[in-house]
Amino acid sequence: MWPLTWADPGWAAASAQRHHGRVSYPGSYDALLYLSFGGPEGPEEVRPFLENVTRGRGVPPQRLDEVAEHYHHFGGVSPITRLNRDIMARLGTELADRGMDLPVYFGNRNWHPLVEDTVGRMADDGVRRALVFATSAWGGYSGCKQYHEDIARAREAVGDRAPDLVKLRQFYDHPLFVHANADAVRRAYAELDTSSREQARLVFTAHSVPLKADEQPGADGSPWWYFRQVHETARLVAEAAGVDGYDVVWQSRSGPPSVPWLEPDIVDHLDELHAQGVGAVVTSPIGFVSDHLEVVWDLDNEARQKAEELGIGFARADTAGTDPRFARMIVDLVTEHLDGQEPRKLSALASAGCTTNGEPCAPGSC
Ligand SMILES: CC1=C(CCC(=O)O)c2cc3nc(cc4[nH]c(cc5[nH]c(cc1n2)c(C)c5CCC(=O)O)c(CCC(=O)O)c4C)C(CCC(=O)O)=C3C
Ligand SMILES: [Fe+2]
Repeated sequence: MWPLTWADPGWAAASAQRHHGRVSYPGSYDALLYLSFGGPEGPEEVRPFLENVTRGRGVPPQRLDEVAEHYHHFGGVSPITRLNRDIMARLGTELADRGMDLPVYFGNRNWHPLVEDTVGRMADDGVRRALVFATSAWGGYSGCKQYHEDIARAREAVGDRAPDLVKLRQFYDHPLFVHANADAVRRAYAELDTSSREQARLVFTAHSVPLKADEQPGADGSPWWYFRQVHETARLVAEAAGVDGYDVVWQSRSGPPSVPWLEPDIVDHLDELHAQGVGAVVTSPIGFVSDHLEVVWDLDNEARQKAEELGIGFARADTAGTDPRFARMIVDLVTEHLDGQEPRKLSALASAGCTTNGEPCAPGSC
């Protein structure tokens, strides 16, 4: 077991106990679980991965065939796992630099290393209580509630030995997340030639989700949270990048056409912008933490091709995960939680998602 300690007493909270220049937190944490989505790492893994993602979700088989092709286009390998390992490497360095002795474990919802196996390994290693960082900035079902379900399922699979798992909050409006995205937007503008730069429209994208008409606005897992937060992040990023006008659109819709999802889609929106006479776009995939398959296929491939057909200039901003500030933000979320600090957030809209052992995310609770 590894007690969480600080080499630098400057990080200490009033409640911490100091001895030998290190600070330990009574009743605190042995580890950090980095929880993500997962992705295939070879052609034979594509189909079973997709079966895991869509189990019981009513995604039509034709859509699965189509998405399988996107993965096969890249040799059956999603970049997501490599990118997560890169982020975890920077996270390890950041923790070490701050003198925090907190081992990081990696588990995924849909592919290896599966969170069930990781939590089992944590128990084997004697971890009794761990923090969880999930790689989604958002509320709503896919971004928040489903990660709580993952936590509960993994603990159930491990049984009595399972550590307590305390999830960190949603980070859609964390200043380091917002500024990493804003600087990426500035760099993307700089990629356009000078004449298109001046008239380029800033277009934010996030993963579309199904709208459930009968749902209580703001209820746990509701698309309402997700929608509001994506719009807040877009506003904050545009402001920090010094851009006045912008649009928020959606991408990567699945599910049967009869079911309503958030619209418009980025590709349709390019037609609309073209009709308005817009000559260039900068797209910013704020909905995603890294350049995984939905970004490199749906934006770098489909949307870029559509823009070329229409003769519209096109640049895509980097995702926040590659920015060193992202790993710093994760450690800030840890210290914020441990020290009971006021959340560092730029929006007045609530954050949630900080519950224990997969209890539902109560809006406004963090
Ligand atoms: C809100 C949201 C995020 C952002 C928050 C978060 O990051 O969690 C996200 C992330 C991701 N989604 C991903 C991949 C997929 N999502 C699918 C399907 C779906 N996503 C949904 C929503 C979201 N998804 C929904 C409502 C569905 C319908 C079925 C269901 O209700 O679950 C499908 C099935 C095929 C298809 O229908 O497209 C795949 C393959 C990958 C990994 C990509 C890679 O491999 O690099 C990542 C990071
Ligand atoms: Fe998805």
